[in-house]
Amino acid sequence: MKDIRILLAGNPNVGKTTLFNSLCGVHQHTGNYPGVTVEIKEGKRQINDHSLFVSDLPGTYSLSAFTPDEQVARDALLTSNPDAVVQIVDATNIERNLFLTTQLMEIGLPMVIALNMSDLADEQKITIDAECLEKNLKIPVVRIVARNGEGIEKLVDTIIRVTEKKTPVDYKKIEYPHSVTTHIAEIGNYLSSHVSLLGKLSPHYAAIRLMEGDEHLEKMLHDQGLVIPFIDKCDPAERDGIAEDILLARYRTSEEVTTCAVKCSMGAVMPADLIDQVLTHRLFGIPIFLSCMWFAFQITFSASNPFLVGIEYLFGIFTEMMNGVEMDPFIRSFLADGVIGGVGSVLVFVPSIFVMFILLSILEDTGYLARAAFVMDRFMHSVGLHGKSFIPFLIGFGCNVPAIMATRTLQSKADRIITIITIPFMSCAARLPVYVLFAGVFFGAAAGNVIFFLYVLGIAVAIISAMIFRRFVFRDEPSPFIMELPPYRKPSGLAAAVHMWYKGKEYLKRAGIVIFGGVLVVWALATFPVGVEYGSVDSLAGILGQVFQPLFAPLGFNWQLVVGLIFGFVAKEVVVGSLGTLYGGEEMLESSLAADPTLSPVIALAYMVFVLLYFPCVAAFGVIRQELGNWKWTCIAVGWGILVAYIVAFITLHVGSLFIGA
Ligand SMILES: Nc1nc2c(ncn2[C@@H]2O[C@H](COP(=O)(O)OP(=O)(O)OP(=O)(O)O)[C@@H](O)[C@H]2O)c(=O)[nH]1
Ligand SMILES: [Mg+2]
Repeated sequence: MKDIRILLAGNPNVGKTTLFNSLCGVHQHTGNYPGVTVEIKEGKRQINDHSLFVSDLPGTYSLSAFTPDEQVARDALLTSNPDAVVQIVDATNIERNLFLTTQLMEIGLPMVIALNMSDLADEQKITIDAECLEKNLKIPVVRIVARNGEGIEKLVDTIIRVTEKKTPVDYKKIEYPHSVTTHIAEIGNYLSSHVSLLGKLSPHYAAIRLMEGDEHLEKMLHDQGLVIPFIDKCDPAERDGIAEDILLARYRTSEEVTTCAVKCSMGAVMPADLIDQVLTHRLFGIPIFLSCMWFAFQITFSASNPFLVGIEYLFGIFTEMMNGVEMDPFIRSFLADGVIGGVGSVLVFVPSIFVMFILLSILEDTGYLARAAFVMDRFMHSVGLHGKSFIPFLIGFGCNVPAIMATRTLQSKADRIITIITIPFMSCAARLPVYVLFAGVFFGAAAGNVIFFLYVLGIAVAIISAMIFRRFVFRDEPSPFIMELPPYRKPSGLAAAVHMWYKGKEYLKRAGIVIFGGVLVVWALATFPVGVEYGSVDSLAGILGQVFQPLFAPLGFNWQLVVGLIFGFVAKEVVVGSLGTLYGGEEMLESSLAADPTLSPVIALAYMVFVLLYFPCVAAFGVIRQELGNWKWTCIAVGWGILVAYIVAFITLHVGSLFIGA
């Protein structure tokens, strides 16, 4: 049995994670835009007597690493000493991808190139002579289509073969100008007597990195008291010139190799440019995007309706069956109010969440998302946000947790902090049940519009918050927007379905554990002390709600709503779950809410607004703390959310009552 550790490296959006999923039989998130993966994911595949340990890295254009996610990739490549590096190369864009190859080759690790997206290259009539590529670079090249698994077996065989080779690697040399080569040799020689300080880097490669301007390595060597020949003597202008020479040599190499290996027949002009002109139009871009989102929410609300009715029907049957069975009233109350009432009221919204995930996944896979980011950039800049923040925001509609992590693609610290503080205003899928319930009960046919309004409100609050923070805290300008527009790709129905299923399953798992636990606690609080009427003001839940209710009296919330908010800190799904428990069961929930004299459409609206803005959930809180790295900003982020929620809900109540009556 032999263990083999490999790293999957490559430019962003070339299909690394798709290959990873197919190699390891897992389902990590993929999407057609750069920066989907921001931290290393580990997986394993067993092949006969080999265990292949695979790490999927964030995408990177070079090893110079400007953003936190690129740094993660660079550090893994330079310090983790894997048995092989597999570079995934996008066959439709070889020259740019080979630039990274010229850097990876010099690290000196065994390498394999996986020529991915070969199906698209064929479609675009790009013919690649893999043999010529292989001969030229002296690196094995395997043609694959990660999305359907084509060529993966051959790739695995090749990986095993290169790791078993005993001879040192001997790749194509990059032809630097003579002056550069002499300095590299001089520095390399000097560093050979200090190899212990270089970690896993060879002296020759360390010399190249220093010449390219690796400040991190330079500082580390200086900290050890080393005086580096040439580097320490030359002036910044000269160093910039050398770094540029190295860059040019790399570009020349990638161009040369591409010219020899790639034949493009001039196929029909892709309509992509034309489509882009419309979708990213100065005037129409934003309305097109908003209409897309509006349709998405209408579909989410209406498409899930038949399922909703079905699930409600099933729960109705359960309740009836239970009514026919003799049992202890205590257990009956537990099953009827706690389990069916609480968990059931959350489960009925699962279809909406499934539909929402499938729409988001289709948007991600077509490449439209990156266009939307581009369209929004000018606007985002004007309000003090970075165009790239837009993608974390959109991911936030699914779940805030990965969205907060996705801010790692932002280069500037200020941009990251502002984005992290504002992401929780993006309404995640777990908040949807609250809207579907309240909008359905209090706004009837206008429910879809109310939900759309809430999502837009979340975005508006995020924008205003960003403006405030940019104006008063971080005065610098957001850094400029650089993001590659991915090509349009046909979304794979299967991939979208798989994505939906896994996301939905995660939600169900949470429903099973967190929500069930939360609902159980609410049921107990509503039942005890023994002898009180279930869910009445005398129960523990009633007492708890009443203690905090005065705080929310200006917002018009009754004590049941307040209990929902308290439990909503754990997870938003628990809000509806606990209301279901308190209002006497899932079947009763809607009619009880409608009949409750302490509630009205405008209070319901204020409540939805509060739920949208106040606090994401404990899981998101944990990630905010992790990504911001300190308590001060974490507390500011959370405190800001609660303050804003209170103010906006208050305004909603008072302004709303002018329009829709109190
Ligand atoms: N047609 C086609 N599409 C592919 C193939 N491999 C991946 N894709 C699609 O390309 C997009 C990007 O795939 P990912 O696996 O997320 O790319 P990545 O390299 O991990 O991207 P980052 O994590 O952002 O660096 C997704 O929409 C995939 O469905 C392929 O072989 N053929
Ligand atoms: Mg990825």
